[in-house]
Amino acid sequence: MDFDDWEPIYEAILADFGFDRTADETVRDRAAAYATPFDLDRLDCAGDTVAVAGAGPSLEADAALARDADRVFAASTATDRLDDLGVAVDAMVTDLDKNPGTGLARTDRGAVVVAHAHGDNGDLVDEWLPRYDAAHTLVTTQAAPVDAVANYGGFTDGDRAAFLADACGAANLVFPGWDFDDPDVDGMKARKLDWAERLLHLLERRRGERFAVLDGRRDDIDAL
Ligand SMILES: Nc1ncnc2c1ncn2[C@@H]1O[C@H](COP(=O)(O)OP(=O)(O)OP(=O)(O)O)[C@@H](O)[C@H]1O
Ligand SMILES: Nc1nc2c(c(=O)[nH]1)N=C(CO)CN2
Repeated sequence: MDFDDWEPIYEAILADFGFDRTADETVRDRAAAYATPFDLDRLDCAGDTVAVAGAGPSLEADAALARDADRVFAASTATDRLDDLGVAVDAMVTDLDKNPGTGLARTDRGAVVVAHAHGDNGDLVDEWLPRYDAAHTLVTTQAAPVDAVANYGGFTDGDRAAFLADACGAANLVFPGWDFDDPDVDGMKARKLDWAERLLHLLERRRGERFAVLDGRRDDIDAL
């Protein structure tokens, strides 16, 4: 999704959470100093089924979805859990706030990390991006892209991974580890998950696909 299409959605997210666009832009610009151009062909998914792994409690039960996929893009802590299950992750998508050490170990061994800079993780950006090997790090923003900092659309780690898979040419997306009604999630996290669901619904419509993870839920989604 290009920024012109993303910007009105981004504005709605900013308004809903009270996030500050200038803060997003300030951290994006700091992140740009650590970013080098990333060739998306490295994550080419043409013709592929991509598993977009969320960090919900169902991930272990859904592991076959990831194991059987051609490619796996995983949201932050889902990366460690898939690793424990012996499932290789092609791209870890993270805003650095839970398991940044996993990202460091990945770039050290040449595995891809997609690291997101936003207005509330500036300290993490400053702490971790200089340590990550820039050659294996794709830096993203939710504000306008600048220099080597990209924006493929999406908000939470998981739905950003789905928008990235779309940008990489994925033929089909499957969603292990997504639990929108997780009883252990409340408050801010639940509101973020609502946005993730809304954004996946938007993505499936743009792609002309039906994501099984949304079956039985579409009538209740506040569509974008
Ligand atoms: N029940 C769930 N609980 C947590 N995450 C879920 C769930 N279902 C889907 N996800 C997806 O998995 C992602 C990874 O969540 P995780 O808790 O590992 O990291 P996070 O840093 O808190 O995520 P974020 O910063 O995007 O909120 C979420 O961003 C969301 O997109
Ligand atoms: N400004 C800001 N942006 C975000 C935030 C956040 O807490 N603050 N959280 C995200 C996913 O959890 C994604 N983007």
